[in-house]
Amino acid sequence: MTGQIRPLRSALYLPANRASAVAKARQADCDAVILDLEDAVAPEAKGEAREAAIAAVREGGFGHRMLVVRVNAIDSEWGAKDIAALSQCRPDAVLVPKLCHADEANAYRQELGEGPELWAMLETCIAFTQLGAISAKAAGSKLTTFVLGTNDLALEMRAKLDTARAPFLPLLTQAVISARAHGLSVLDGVFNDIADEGGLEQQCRQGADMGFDGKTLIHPKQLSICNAAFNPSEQEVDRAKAIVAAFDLPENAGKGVIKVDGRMTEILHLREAERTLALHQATQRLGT
Ligand SMILES: CC(C)(COP(=O)(O)OP(=O)(O)OC[C@H]1O[C@@H](n2cnc3c(N)ncnc32)[C@H](O)[C@@H]1OP(=O)(O)O)[C@@H](O)C(=O)NCCC(=O)NCCSC(=O)C[C@H](O)C(=O)O
Ligand SMILES: [Mg+2]
Repeated sequence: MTGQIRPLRSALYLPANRASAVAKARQADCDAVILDLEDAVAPEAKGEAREAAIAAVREGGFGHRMLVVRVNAIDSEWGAKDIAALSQCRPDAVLVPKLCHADEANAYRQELGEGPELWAMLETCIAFTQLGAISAKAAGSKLTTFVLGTNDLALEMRAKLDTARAPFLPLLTQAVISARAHGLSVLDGVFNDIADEGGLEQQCRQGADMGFDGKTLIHPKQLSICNAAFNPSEQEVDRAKAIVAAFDLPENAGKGVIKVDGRMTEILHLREAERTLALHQATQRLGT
């Protein structure tokens, strides 16, 4: 059995300076909370949001949820102050926006020092032309997680961002492949229409089927649909248990390939089944 898995099915963004949202996030059914200092915060409120983020991180109370702060870009008017301020508190990760080149991740790491994980938004066209180098150099800057920024990407590409996301599918796949090749986690972009539960479910399932670890979200109402889509289904859990049990049978000892419920099943399927069961156990413990 593989080791314990830390689920990252749902990462909830909120403007760091919205106190009622910060309070709700402490109890929300999400695996990560992202306190935003970037696009959800108006220029005149950047200082107030930075102070609120530091206070929220210091106060804690987010339980098992990973606590992430999204800073402004290092070359913006606010980025250096955001990063310096984070030395006063200890978020689990810092999410950097609009990463374009591999060397930028190192620049952020140098400013941050050791400590928080580095997460990076993939949301510029340049980033997708540089993705091989960015992910290959991720270990050097302790970059652990990619987060898709489909709104910014749509803006730069001049593409239509609808529920089915046809123009984005090659990029989403490229992001998943690059992440997996270098052992990174990868989170899908947000779904903007808070009232459209059917559309959200469709897009969460699409992301889960493509291999994303989870999705970023913008409202607590979106959490249960998202968690359900990224949880292994009952059928997947039953199949995983059957595969593990079949390989445990004495007559299958040492075999590389067997038949389970009529299907060819190899050691690679056993590894996949073990991962499914580990994720299932972890989400069962969380109860979400
Ligand atoms: C989109 C919102 C501005 C909607 O806000 P509002 O109209 O006030 O929503 P509600 O009336 O339904 O709120 C009810 C209560 O729920 C709390 N709430 C709302 N949203 C959140 C949240 N995200 N996290 C926690 N709690 C939340 C409210 O505080 C209300 O509580 P109360 O006042 O006690 O009743 C709003 O939902 C929002 O701001 N969402 C997050 C927006 C955000 O962070 N955007 C930036 C990230 S998305 C992005 O940039 C993606 C990427 O970069 C890209 O390029 O794609
Ligand atoms: Mg963005």
